[in-house]
Amino acid sequence: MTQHPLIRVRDLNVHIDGQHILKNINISIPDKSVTSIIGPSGCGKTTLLKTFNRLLDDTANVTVSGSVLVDDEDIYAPHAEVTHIRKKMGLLSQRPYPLPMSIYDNVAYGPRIHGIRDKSTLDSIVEKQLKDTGLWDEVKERLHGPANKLSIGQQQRLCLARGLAVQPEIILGDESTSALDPVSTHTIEDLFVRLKEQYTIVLVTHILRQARRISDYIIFVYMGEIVEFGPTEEVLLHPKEELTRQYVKGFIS
Ligand SMILES: Nc1ncnc2c1ncn2[C@@H]1O[C@H](COP(=O)(O)OP(=O)(O)OP(=O)(O)O)[C@@H](O)[C@H]1O
Repeated sequence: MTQHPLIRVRDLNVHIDGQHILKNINISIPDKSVTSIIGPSGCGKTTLLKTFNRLLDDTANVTVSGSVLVDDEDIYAPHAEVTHIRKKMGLLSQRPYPLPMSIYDNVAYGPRIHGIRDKSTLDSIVEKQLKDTGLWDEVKERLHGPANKLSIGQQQRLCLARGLAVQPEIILGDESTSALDPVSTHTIEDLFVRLKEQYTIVLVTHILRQARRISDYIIFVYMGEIVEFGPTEEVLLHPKEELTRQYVKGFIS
């Protein structure tokens, strides 16, 4: 059963430096599920992900037309507030970027910015998020030690905990396991599967096995257009479109 769409993209077009990068994108991304964006290198996966939290605002020579509705609010409307939009989303990039401070302060950073000062409230937020990301037992004895001393896999989970601490609705991941070893990759994948009960998760991945393992839905993008969107089994095992079939079989990369 298709779940209620949380992100609805309507007639979205993106031009960068005069090039038509995303073409007439129309899609509804279901709530409380994992949706993976797949497609060949340079097809526009990351650009599409960036339109969901207005990260393209920081790119030069970009024009975006159309609408992206999150919770029925058009995030590209003239009065839309970027800070309010981004508060709804946690972003996990390819490599972890912990802030140059302690493990505790990384997780408490967002809540503090949003005005939480009470120590016991912050303590319980930090503990909850570190437990939710499976880090608590590994770091509880060194919460006030520097975050950059953690392994890369732990740092990535810490970045996820930092994002979750401001209670987003959506988690965006851009090839967020590409810098990780296989064990850390599995840990993050398991986390996504567990977290989808509470969050809507949209991931860019070029690893089809990963997309198959953890996604409920797949978006296949080719040269800036959505070729196919549907439940994972349908798109990967019984694609409707010849282009998808060729990509899944590895004939296009
Ligand atoms: N800031 C930018 N300036 C100029 N061109 C850009 C910029 N960002 C993206 N592009 C172009 O937009 C197209 C899509 O890029 P994008 O990063 O979205 O693709 P992708 O599918 O995520 O690729 P990959 O899998 O290789 O990361 C590419 O042709 C890229 O060169």
